[in-house]
Order: sequence, then structure tokens, then C-alpha cells
Amino acid sequence: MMRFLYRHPALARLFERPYRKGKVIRRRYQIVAELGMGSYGIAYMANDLQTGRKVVVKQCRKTRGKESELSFQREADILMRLKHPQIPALYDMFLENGTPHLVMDFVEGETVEALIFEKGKTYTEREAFQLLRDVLAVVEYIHANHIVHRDLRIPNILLRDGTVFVIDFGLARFFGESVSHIETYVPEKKLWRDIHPKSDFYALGHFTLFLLYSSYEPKTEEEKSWEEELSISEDARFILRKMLQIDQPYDDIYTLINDVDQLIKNGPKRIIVS
Ligand SMILES: Nc1ncnc2c1ncn2[C@@H]1O[C@H](COP(=O)(O)OP(=O)(O)OP(=O)(O)O)[C@@H](O)[C@H]1O
Repeated sequence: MMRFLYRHPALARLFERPYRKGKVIRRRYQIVAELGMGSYGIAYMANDLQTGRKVVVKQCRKTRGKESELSFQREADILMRLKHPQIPALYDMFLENGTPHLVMDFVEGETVEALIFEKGKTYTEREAFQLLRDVLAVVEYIHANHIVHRDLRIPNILLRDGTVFVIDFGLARFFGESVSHIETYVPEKKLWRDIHPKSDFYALGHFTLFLLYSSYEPKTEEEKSWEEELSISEDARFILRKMLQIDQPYDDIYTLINDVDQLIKNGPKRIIVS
């Protein structure tokens, strides 16, 4: 019953008692703003009073029990493994009043979600695949470290001065780990969450569709599939069908990168007009 109550956002806030603006934790991290309450943690932007750096402090949610503590530990292990200029660095982890906390780099920038839906940014096919290519360069590093991100969505990809950043490793897993109860997942969720590089390609297929839809003007009210609605080249369709596992999926990132490079180099020559 209590677990059910905690799922109600207003009640969850009451039980979690998030930090207020100005609060200083460990005499070091001063809360500037709450960024959001996720499934396992509450994220804040904070000032590190010792270094003067802007950081993200993530406080483990008390009401989610052992599950969120394990998730925090795993996120810390993964961020410790990944040392890349386009991935937030983990600076610190500690227990405060028995609650696990993580401190990481605050990535200044705008999410692709905000760029499209708030700023009205649009992408041509070539621009969309160029941005996908930039993201794949970071994902190549993640996969080379035997990690799959499992949440590569438009709110988790940021851009600053044209450079891509990948955030939110809360669902990431090491290759070979198992997911409990995956057999109970609906097929679509399995495609997102399978611990295999192809679930990241599946997510990035959807990411690319968001970019392509940013310049789509509907001609009718009738909703159709992306293949019917979008005017894209055969090469783009070929890549997307493999990423979305409609056709034989990509087994590794190198073949995918090669196909994307070819598309960018050749340009969208063979256009299919829907
Ligand atoms: N390192 C970071 N730099 C900048 N912003 C960040 C960083 N990490 C998280 N955020 C922002 O903080 C907010 C909360 O992020 P967090 O990853 O804790 O949870 P979430 O994505 O909202 O939920 P969930 O992890 O359950 O999907 C998001 O809006 C995200 O953009």
C-alpha cells in the first residue's frame, strides 16, 4: 500500500522531502535548483563550494528502497568506468543521513528535446544523420567499455556549441548482466531494454525519427507510419529499418557507423517521395 502511495507525485514529494534552494550538504555542495525527480533519484544543480564548479547532486529516493540503492551503485560504477569529455564525470559519492548521493559534472547545454519542441529547431535528412553520427561516436566509446546505455532519448542528449553530450546512465548496464523479469516486458519495452548494443541502436532509430519529423508538415489528418509520412532517401530508410529491428538488426556499432558515414558522404541521392 505504502509503495502505491509513493507513486503519487505529490505524496512522493512529501515523503522524500527534497532539499531546498540554498541548502549546503557536507559543507560543500550548495543546492541551486531541483532539476527533477526520476524513478530512483532526485537531481539538483549545485555549486561545489570547494572547487567553484557547477555540479549535479543526485539524492537516492528513500521511498524506493533497496532497488534505488542498487541502481545508484550501478550508475556510480558505470560513470567511474567511463572517462570521456562528452559524458559527465563522477566526482564524489557519499552517504548523508544514510542516503546515497552522487556528484557529477553539470553539463551545460540544451537537450535535443528542448531544441525541437521549445526552440522549433528543424533538421534536414543530412543534418539528422550528421547529429546521429556525432552521438554514435560517444556510444562507440560506451560500447567499447562493454556498457549499454538503454535510455538514449532526446532528453538525454545535449548539445553545447555543436558538441554532443550523453547523460543519464541510470538504466545503463554492463554487457552480460541480466534484467530481472524481462520475460514479463511487452515486446516494445524489450527492444528498448535488452542488454545488447542493438537496444541502443533501437533507441537511436527513434531519436533519428524525432529529428526527421522536426521538418515534417502533415498533409492530411490521417496518421500513417513513418515510412509513409517521411520523404527520405532509400539509404536512410535502409539504416532506420535495421536500427528499428524491422529488418535484420545491426550486430555492432561499426557497420552502423559505416552506413551512416556513406549516407553523409554521398548525400541523400535516391529520394523516396511519399
Ligand atoms: N549531468 C547532468 N548535467 C545536466 N543536467 C542533468 C545531468 N544529469 C541529469 N540532468 C538533468 O536532471 C534532470 C533529472 O535527471 P535524472 O537523470 O535524475 O532523472 P530523469 O531523467 O528525470 O528520470 P529517470 O532517470 O527516471 O529517467 C533531467 O532534466 C536531466 O536533463
